Amino acid sequence: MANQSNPVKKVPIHLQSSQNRILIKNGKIVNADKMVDSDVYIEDGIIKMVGCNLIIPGGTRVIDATSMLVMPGGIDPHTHLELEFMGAVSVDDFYQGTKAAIAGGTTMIIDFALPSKGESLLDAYHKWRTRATNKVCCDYALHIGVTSWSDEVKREMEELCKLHGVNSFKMFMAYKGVFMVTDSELYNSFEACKELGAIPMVHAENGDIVFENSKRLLKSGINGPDGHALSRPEEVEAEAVNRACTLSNQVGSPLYVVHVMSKAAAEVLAKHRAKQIKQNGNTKIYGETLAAAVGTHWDENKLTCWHDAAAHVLSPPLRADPDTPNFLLNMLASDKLQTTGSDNATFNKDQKSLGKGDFTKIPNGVNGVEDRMSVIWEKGVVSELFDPCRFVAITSANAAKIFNIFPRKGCIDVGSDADIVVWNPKGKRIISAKTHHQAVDYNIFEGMECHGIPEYVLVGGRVCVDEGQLKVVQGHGKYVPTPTHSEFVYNNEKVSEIEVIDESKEIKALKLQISPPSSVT
Ligand SMILES: C[C@@H](CNC(N)=O)C(=O)O
Ligand SMILES: [Zn+2]
Ligand SMILES: [Zn+2]
Ligand SMILES: [Zn+2]
Repeated sequence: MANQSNPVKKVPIHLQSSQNRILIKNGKIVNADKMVDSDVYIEDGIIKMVGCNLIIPGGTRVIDATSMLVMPGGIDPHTHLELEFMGAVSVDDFYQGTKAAIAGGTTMIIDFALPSKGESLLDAYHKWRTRATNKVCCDYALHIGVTSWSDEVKREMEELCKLHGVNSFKMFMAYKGVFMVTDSELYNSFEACKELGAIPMVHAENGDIVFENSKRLLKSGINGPDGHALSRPEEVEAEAVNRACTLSNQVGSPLYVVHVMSKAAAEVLAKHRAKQIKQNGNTKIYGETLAAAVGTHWDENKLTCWHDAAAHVLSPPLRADPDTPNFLLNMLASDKLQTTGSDNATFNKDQKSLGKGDFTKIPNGVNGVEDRMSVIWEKGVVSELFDPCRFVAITSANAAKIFNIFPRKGCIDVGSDADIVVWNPKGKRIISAKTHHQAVDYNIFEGMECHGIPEYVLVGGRVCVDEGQLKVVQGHGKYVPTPTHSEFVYNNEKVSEIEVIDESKEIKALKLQISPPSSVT
């Protein structure tokens, strides 16, 4: 404790470590809504000033961002680090997965705590928290899986929302016997989400059709990785998207469809969004696609050996239609899809080999957490399908808005976290498993030349990519609670409810003024 004899020694401000005071100068700030030439001053992990000719304290580190873009760090709303699934554990853990994320310009992930059928949601939540704590290099949040239904599940959902900063729950319409739930269970979980102000998310494939198709394919002797996509063609995904949208519309809940992988599914989702907009002037249905779906497709000519093909197995599958990537990119450009994730669930060759002779046993999942930003920049901005502002919206801001952490995250503005990527549009790199920072021994974007690379990445104000050099700190990341009742998602509903209540109050007040109570009939 300080006292007269030994007053608290404050390090003079100009001698304090400059690590926590940074000025990013001469860059172009890109937010989802606009771009502006301006400087950014950061102190203690928070953006303190945005503007030109800023007066800053001595000892501030200056990063020259001339001819570079200063953007919100990517938010990957869909990862599976250290996931036990189909007899294997995904090899990118919370350390290496977040290290790779930062290397690619992503500064926050939202992972999925998936209870096995009948397991407590709270136990799953605590298990994931334990795995992530002290390992993550960047901030993270959690979606929780609902893999069965009961009053206890509903009670746990409420506790997770009210006490543990969860606002999103994923229900699976596929993986029969593992994660899959029935339509009534979907209906009940959507209703619970609506009551809690939470976001229901779905894996949309018809799991019964997949199950029966797989049996038939295996019986006919088709057991290689190509059988995976044959068991779940586009209409099997589109049917489930239609069913999920109908259920959410009936319940009156929001809906977030994860990993939309096909033209057919994207069209169905867009149709339901348009119908809600026509009816209510707005929609609460959101669609996500993946870096994998816009960066590549199921190309028999390239998938020459069993391993190459098995490495591309995820669900819903990559589609054989070569127009799929561009179609989905245009859906992103026109706001028919809102976010992009990686769905990073990585399994090495020996793990994928669990499915040799039976494609239903190939652990599902691909990489993407490191390369998502570059792939979407290359396929969307460099190919001029959308501008840098839209890039920020679909890689960061929209996910922050939907999961209610905007503008703390997903924004370059005073008061926002200093999760920032200084993007060099002239930079170039070739994606390869030989050079990536992920643990997995395969990269589905192998050989892709990407224009646009992260020159600097600040994570909570700490420079973790410095002139292209990776300098992450294990345990630097924190758990970010995601509050319920996201304005972006629920505000229309709330506004209309408030209007109705206020209106009735106003009308009553007016009536009382006009005619004193005795004559009110
Ligand atoms: C469980 C996880 C596995 N990854 C995948 N999409 O194949 C998912 O379905 O999202
Ligand atoms: Zn899924
Ligand atoms: Zn091979
Ligand atoms: Zn997933």
